[in-house]
Parts: sequence; C-alpha cells; structure tokens
Amino acid sequence: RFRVKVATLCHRALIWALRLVRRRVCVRSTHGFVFTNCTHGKADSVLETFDLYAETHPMLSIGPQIGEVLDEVVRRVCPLRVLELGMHCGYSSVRLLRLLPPAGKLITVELDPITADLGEEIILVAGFKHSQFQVLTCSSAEAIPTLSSVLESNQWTSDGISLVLMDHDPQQYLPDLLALEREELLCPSGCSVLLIKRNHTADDLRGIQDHIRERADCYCIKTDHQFMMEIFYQTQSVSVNNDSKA
Ligand SMILES: C[S@@+](CC[C@H](N)C(=O)[O-])C[C@H]1O[C@@H](n2cnc3c(N)ncnc32)[C@H](O)[C@@H]1O
Repeated sequence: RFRVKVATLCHRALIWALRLVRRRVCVRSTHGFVFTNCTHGKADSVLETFDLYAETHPMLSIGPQIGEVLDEVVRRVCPLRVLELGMHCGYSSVRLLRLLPPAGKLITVELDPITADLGEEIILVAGFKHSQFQVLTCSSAEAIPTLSSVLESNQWTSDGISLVLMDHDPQQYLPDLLALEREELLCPSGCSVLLIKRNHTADDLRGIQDHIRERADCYCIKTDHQFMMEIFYQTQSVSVNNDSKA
C-alpha cells in the first residue's frame, strides 16, 4: 500500500522538478513533441499529446481544464464564424475546430510569425483543411480591420462572428472588443466573447467590466469562472421562428 503512495509522490515530485528546470516555454519543442507523438489526422490525439507534453514542460495553451469549459460553450453556441486572438501552438484552435458545425469556420490570429507557422502546421496535422480555417500572422489590432475582407474573400460571409476567444494580451481585450464593435463584426443576434483569465490582476479586466456595465443594453456577463469569463453581446432580439428581427 505504501509502495503505491510513495511511487505516486515520487512521480509528482519528478514532474514538478522537470517543470521547474524547464521554465521557458519553447514553441519549437512543443511543436516537435506533438508532431512526432500524435496520430496524424486525429484531433483528439493531438490534444492528448499536448496534455502529455504539458505534464513535464511549461506551456501557454489553455490545457484540458479550461478546455472543457470552452468545449461546453462551443457545443451550446454552435458558432458558424469563430475568431481566436492568440493562437500560439494551435491547441485551442484544434479544440475549437473539432466542435464546429460542418459549415463552421475559424479565423485565428497570432502575432509571432514562427509560432503562427508551427501552430498552423499542428492544425493541419490534426486533420483540418484550409477551407475550414485561416491563420492571420499579425497583431489583433492589425487583424480586426481586415476581417470583413478576409471573410468576404473566403466567401465565409454570414451574420457576423458568433464566438470570439481572447487569449492574447489582456491589455488588448478592451481595445479589441471596441474595434470588433466598431467594425460591426459581432453577430447582432448574439455573440459570445470568451476572455481567458490567466495570471491577470483585477485591473486587467476592470476596463472591460466597466464597458459591459455601461452598455448593459447589449452586453451581459453570462458566466464568470476562475479562468474564463463569458460575455454575451446582442443588439437584435431573435424571435422563436426567426422571422421578426427587431
Ligand atoms: C497564451 S498564448 C495563447 C494560447 C492558445 N490560446 C492555446 O490555448 O493554445 C498567447 C499567444 O498570443 C500571442 N499574442 C500576444 N499578443 C498578441 C496580439 N496583440 N495579437 C495577436 N497575438 C498575440 C502570443 O504570441 C502567444 O502566442
């Protein structure tokens, strides 16, 4: 009985020590591990391989805990157009893509060119095609004003974006939300905006919370988990039979 307990404790201590030694997040190492060890073409295997890597290495991906909360939202919203700000190595992109309806499309934005290339390769390894997603390699502030034309050029036009995942720079959450509103990119009949909370201070999200309070006519906080806040945007009421939009 004690041998099992001691072995478990040793295993945990080893993982903890490895994480401590490998403090820096290495995008190439994450990509290399996932590329080599996952089953190509299987999104779930890609996610499991990321999780396995994260047991012994520091990683920036949302991981399985926040991932499951994200899955619940995607299943509920069933979004046709999704925008992700902060793709990194593609973990959350793969999580999103695997639950989209057949006509669903993802636009994902990553500032760092090397990370963007490696992340895009992981999405392809997971079995998704360029007809389902597009990676924009630039800052969110540069990407947002171009989104309408990106959607049009891919013939992905619809009522707007119905799910936004923000996991990039918390200082950009409010300016990017305002830019999305200004560019009329958020679906007027309803858009869920997910804000990932990592080691953010209360101040980081205060601006966005104040904005939601000031614009109570079109925003509400739907859920507020420890690691993720879901805000809901709606300017148009939707009738049950969808024929009388106010
Ligand atoms: C925490 S990681 C995202 C993790 C990813 N969502 C996942 O779960 O796999 C944040 C990423 O956002 C990128 N980033 C930071 N600021 C950005 C910005 N203003 N625009 C676009 N990407 C940005 C960083 O380069 C980094 O790769």
